[in-house]
Amino acid sequence: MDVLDRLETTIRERRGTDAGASYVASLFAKGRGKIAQKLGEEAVETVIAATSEPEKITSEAADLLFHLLVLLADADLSLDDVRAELARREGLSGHDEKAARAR
Ligand SMILES: N=c1c2ncn([C@@H]3O[C@H](COP(=O)(O)OP(=O)(O)OP(=O)(O)O)[C@@H](O)[C@H]3O)c2ncn1[C@@H]1O[C@H](COP(=O)(O)O)[C@@H](O)[C@H]1O
Repeated sequence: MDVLDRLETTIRERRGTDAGASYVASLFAKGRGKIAQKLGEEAVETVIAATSEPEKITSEAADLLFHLLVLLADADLSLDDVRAELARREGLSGHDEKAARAR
């Protein structure tokens, strides 16, 4: 199991647990809007790092992936769902993918 899979398992186990004892549980308790807001903030922080603080890109990307995993779990989706979508796109050019989505 790689670290993303282990983290996904930990995040799922936090659903319905004590929000006072866990950051992940506190995010679930605050709801989808707050989780989405945090994901957006981490995306912006990653963009800022990319453009002006490249030494922080790895750390900000980790925050971004972590919050994305929380959002996926809240939506009852998993990394495997995302893997399947990326696998479906394999071999398609970016232009083909855009055209397939427009149909
Ligand atoms: N990978 C992470 C991880 N990355 C970032 N963060 C938290 O994400 C938050 C983001 O920082 P911010 O300053 O933006 O947020 P904040 O000010 O604390 O929160 P807000 O008031 O803005 O909502 C920080 O509190 C970080 O500690 C994480 N919290 C948890 N994990 C993993 O999740 C597991 C479960 O965590 P708990 O649910 O806390 O047990 C941990 O063992 C870790 O493996």
